[in-house]
Amino acid sequence: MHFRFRHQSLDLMDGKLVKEDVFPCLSRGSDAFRVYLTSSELILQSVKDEQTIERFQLEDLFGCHTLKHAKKANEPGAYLCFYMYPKNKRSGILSSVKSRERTPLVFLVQKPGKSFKENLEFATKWKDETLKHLRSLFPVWLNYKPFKSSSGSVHTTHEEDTVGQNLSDSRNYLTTTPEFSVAISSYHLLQRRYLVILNPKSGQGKSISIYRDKVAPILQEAGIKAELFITERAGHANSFVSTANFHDLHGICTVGGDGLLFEVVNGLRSRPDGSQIAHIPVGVIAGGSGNGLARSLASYTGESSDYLKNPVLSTTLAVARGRVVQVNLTEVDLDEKRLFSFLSAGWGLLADIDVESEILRPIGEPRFTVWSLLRLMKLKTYRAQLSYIPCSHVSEKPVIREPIPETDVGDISARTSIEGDFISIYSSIQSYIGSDLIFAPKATANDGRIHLTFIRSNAGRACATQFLLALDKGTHTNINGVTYVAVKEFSLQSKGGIGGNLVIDGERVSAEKMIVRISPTPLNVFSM
Ligand SMILES: Nc1ncnc2c1ncn2[C@@H]1O[C@H](COP(=O)(O)OP(=O)(O)OP(=O)(O)O)[C@@H](O)[C@H]1O
Repeated sequence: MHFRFRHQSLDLMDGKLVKEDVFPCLSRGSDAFRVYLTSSELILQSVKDEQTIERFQLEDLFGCHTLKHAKKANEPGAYLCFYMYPKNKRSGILSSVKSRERTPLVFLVQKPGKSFKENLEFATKWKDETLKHLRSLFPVWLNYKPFKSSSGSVHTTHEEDTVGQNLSDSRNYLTTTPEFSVAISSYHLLQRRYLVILNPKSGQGKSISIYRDKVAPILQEAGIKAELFITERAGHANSFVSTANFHDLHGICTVGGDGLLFEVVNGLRSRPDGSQIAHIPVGVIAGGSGNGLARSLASYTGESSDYLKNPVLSTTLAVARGRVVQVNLTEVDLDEKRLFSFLSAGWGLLADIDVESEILRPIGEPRFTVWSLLRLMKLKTYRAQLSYIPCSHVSEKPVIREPIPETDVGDISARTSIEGDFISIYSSIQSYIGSDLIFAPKATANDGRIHLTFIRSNAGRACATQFLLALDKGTHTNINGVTYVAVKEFSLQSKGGIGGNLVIDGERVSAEKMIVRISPTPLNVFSM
């Protein structure tokens, strides 16, 4: 589609022209620009030199505000600010890498003979129109009152949209799976409300200042009303979300690590209305030392380099943008108890390193390396029965390069059971289990697979060492003695209790029998 820009024909891509006007741009030396808002872009064309055109995708816009000049109280002009974070090429030796950079665009709205109030109203119309299109790109449903029609099927209802009518395409968002067939009683377009749960002890104990200085300003610019809950102890987030009122809430974000998110997810799913609120998206702002889910999300969406450069900014932008994606979740049955896991379930070597290295926390990340060396010197094995059901739709055959197991029961195309001694059994449902630990390179966001690895005792120390060394490259599944198989369910049991450390999403649990299976209701998360 082409629209005739002043004296020049330009491709409007697939966008429709929404608004057009001329404003001086303070971010471009106060030069006048013709500004075009389309349904997918913000386009700037210099008035002085019409060949000078800048295009910004609305996808890279994270907020829009109207402002008043703090020092010019009598100025009749209002300011219109667009907060863009486009991907620009980095300068220097990494020039081929594109990364998101804050690029505010500030325009002066000052119509001849108009008062400040009138200019502000004019600017506000621009802001509302911009946010309306931005929100419709990334819709988030509100509320969760189940509504049954007389025929018994579940329907989706809407109050009238307050603005705009062209949202029909997005209306079925998140209602495509039966689990999300919940009624929507209202639909806020412009302002969003998030509950932010913060662990002040996570990472290096700086989450409060991280939130205040780096996260809250971006959320505010994005038009998000954030209500902050600071945890006082382990388990506090879980008990809070188990009973909190989520009316009119667009999302729940955590500022911390995977442990905090684990509490939130399990608190939500354990509620009596858990199935009705399962659609509420959760977001994770990487403030902890373990952020496997955030790292995986970045890898799924091609944002790895931004994440590694600045995890807090990258994850805050994902939460502020509000795009919702679904990721794998597993139900973990531990004897009589059920937990939900979004990351990993493991036992033996890797789990021991994760839990036992806790005493070296003050030395930071190197604690894993130090403890790995200690554990390799004193290699332990644990006896249990492992049983799994491979994914039937997985095209690759499971790779089994280990010595013949002591007892193998069953057909690899159905349930397989192995009883004996193991060095490690570890599974993940995301690609990364830590910032630099790529456990399942082939994993995608909602592939319905549990990526299971195990090492039998007779594979020995050399295999265990190679396994640990290969985890940062994701090549551990190629090592002789390491078995990798994509499964839809697995179980682990040992009479008298599963010895050693059994960990779910990095949290220690205990049981005689553990069954891990893909949940029919995936987890909705904010992601770029
Ligand atoms: N206020 C608090 N005081 C102490 N512990 C807390 C508090 N709030 C949450 N926790 C617990 O702290 C643990 C770790 O939290 P979190 O995942 O946010 O940080 P982390 O730095 O990534 O930690 P880890 O590296 O241990 O995973 C969680 O198990 C959580 O239950």
